[in-house]
Amino acid sequence: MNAPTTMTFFARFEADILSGRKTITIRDVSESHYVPGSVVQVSTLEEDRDFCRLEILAVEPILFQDLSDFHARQENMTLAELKTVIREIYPDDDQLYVITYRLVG
Ligand SMILES: CC(=O)Nc1cc[nH]c(=O)n1
Repeated sequence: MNAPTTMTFFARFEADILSGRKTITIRDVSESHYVPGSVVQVSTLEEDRDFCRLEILAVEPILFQDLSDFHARQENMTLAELKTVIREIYPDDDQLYVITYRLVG
């Protein structure tokens, strides 16, 4: 499988990503095939508007039940907020993936 070269985020996350307050994203298996060291073009899901590029630093499996305050802080949320958001996006998935990234020029 080729490494994905794009990633989408809901527009409401854009400011947190650009400011460095949000440094991870938690995805299901269908969006887990990012490759550390690769750079992806990032756009909004709603309008397909490019807004930054990210270098993928790590992709690590995580179970929903193991999400912690550490992950919540990296998402700029409380743990309760994070669990609610993840359950809204992925209602049936317990196996998830933490994708760590950094902003690149
Ligand atoms: C578009 C989309 O699925 N966005 C997501 C999903 C999970 N976490 C996140 O930061 N963004």
